[in-house]
Amino acid sequence: MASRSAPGGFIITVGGGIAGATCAEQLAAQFPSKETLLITASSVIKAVTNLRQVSKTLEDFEVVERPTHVLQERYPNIKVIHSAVKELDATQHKIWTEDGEEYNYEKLCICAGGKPKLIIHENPYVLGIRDTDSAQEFQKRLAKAKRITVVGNGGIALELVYEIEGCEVIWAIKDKAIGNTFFDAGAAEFLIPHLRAEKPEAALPCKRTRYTMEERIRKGIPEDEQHGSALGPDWHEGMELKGTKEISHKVHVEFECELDRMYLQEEFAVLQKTSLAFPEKGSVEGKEATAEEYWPVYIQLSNGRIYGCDFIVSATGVAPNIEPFIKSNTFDVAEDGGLKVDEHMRTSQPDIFAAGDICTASWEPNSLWQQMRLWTQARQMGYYAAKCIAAEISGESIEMDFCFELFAHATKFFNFKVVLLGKYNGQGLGADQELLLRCTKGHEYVKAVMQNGRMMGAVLIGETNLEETFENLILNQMDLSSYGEELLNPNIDIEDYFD
Ligand SMILES: Cc1cc2nc3c(=O)[nH]c(=O)nc-3n(C[C@H](O)[C@H](O)[C@H](O)COP(=O)(O)OP(=O)(O)OC[C@H]3O[C@@H](n4cnc5c(N)ncnc54)[C@H](O)[C@@H]3O)c2cc1C
Ligand SMILES: NC(=O)C1=CN([C@@H]2O[C@H](COP(=O)(O)OP(=O)(O)OC[C@H]3O[C@@H](n4cnc5c(N)ncnc54)[C@H](OP(=O)(O)O)[C@@H]3O)[C@@H](O)[C@H]2O)C=CC1
Repeated sequence: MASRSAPGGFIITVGGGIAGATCAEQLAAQFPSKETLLITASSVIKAVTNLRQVSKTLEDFEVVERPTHVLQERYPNIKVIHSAVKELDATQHKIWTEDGEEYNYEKLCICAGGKPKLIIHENPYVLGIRDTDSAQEFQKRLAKAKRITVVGNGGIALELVYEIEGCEVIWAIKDKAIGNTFFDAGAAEFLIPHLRAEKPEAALPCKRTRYTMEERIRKGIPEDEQHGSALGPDWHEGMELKGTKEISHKVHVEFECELDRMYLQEEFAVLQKTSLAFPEKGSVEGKEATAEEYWPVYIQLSNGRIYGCDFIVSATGVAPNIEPFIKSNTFDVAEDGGLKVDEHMRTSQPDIFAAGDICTASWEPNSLWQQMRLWTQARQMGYYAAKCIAAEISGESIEMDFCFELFAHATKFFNFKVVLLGKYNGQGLGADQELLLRCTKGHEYVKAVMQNGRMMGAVLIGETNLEETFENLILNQMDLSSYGEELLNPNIDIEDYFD
């Protein structure tokens, strides 16, 4: 085993995803005369480009995957090591990589992201989508499929059920309405007709974060890459998500249920149970499948219904990649499996920081912010962690970054622009919250969450142009009681009113 040490130790970032790359770049800029190491299991590194502050808290940026040399040309003091960290000794301030190297560190920032939290592990019929490889595997399997099951009701499921064509989709969700991680029942009601309608020929232009993988780089990714970085916005663009059938959208939602059992074809054959045919449009339940229908796997839902399918996509959240780091150390780990970090992105171990999907924000957050494992937050945390590391080294104090004042996320679902602000679903606000709603079918859905006359959060679907005004109203906590429902009156130009 080789040992690489620097006097006093290196400044090391682990992970070449958006959190790690942003942290390493920022550290390199803060310490131009010091070599900083970026150790990553992925063959390419994410980079944020064209960052634009759309409003105080909403950001627009593009993410590209770049080969290492581009980062090193830009920041000659960053040395990239392509290997996975396999162990950490927090007492000795040392880490070991899969390629047998040992490194000592002065400060370490762990940005190793997460992996899909699968409902059934290590089963060839259950896929998760996280990185380029898993997305390509999914695409390959879909191309041969007639019917798949999607389990989960968050971001990935919402994107998949809308994008997939040429394949029947059974979508099994625990909730009464679609998209529980982003929407309440009203917003879900607004969106659901678009799930069933034909897709527009061309996607509507929509301002949001973009993601590109340059073709020449994509080709350079080795087949055996095990820990790729998470995909992100528009990952499916340019990727044909099409099954074998000559159909557009065909999605059947099974509400309020979970996956109870999965049977392989041969197991199912001896059970003498019957599966259901794909339910016709508008009907809740399918008829019994015909005797000729055979499927590689069968799923039994907690509502008793059984469907056959080619495979299952488990879009059921993210499990932080903490194993190599906790093996020999006692970190404070949160209930969701993330490394707990305080308001300076410090873990419970000295000189070790964490950012992005791997960490769980464990400070007392501002009343209008919450953590979600999103691209924007990975970038913000990576940037802020680097600032905190620099402040600690130079003995300065640092204030919490403004981006943690208000939760803000801009994305796109079902080809609609979606902006979520603050406590957009009334998270933790208690019973005295009130909702103001404005909805024009097929056009826009506007929801303001109010408490004691103050706006606490908002959901804006469609081209509402209200994001900046609402952001201001939420941030300045102005008493809006006197406006009542007029606040959302479409005939009042609220932007002019409050600007
Ligand atoms: C399909 C999909 C769609 C998404 N869409 C959106 C979206 O539209 N909007 C949005 O805001 N967010 C989206 N997200 C979430 C977003 O992509 C993530 O929150 C974000 O990329 C997390 O960044 P990260 O740097 O923390 O982790 P990752 O991107 O997972 O990066 C982790 C890095 O650590 C490396 N690594 C892992 N283990 C080790 C180890 N032991 N040693 C060394 N290196 C290691 C990996 O190789 C990788 O480079 C999506 C996620 C997925 C999976
Ligand atoms: N446009 C965007 O902003 C997008 C963002 N993403 C992000 O990428 C990450 C991964 O996405 P995704 O996997 O969809 O994760 P999410 O956390 O968004 O959603 C997971 C979903 O799975 C449900 N779930 C969890 N366990 C089970 C189970 N055992 N059985 C049935 N359902 C279950 C959850 O329900 P419950 O909440 O009740 O636990 C939730 O509905 C997330 O951080 C997500 O925010 C992904 C795609 C698009």
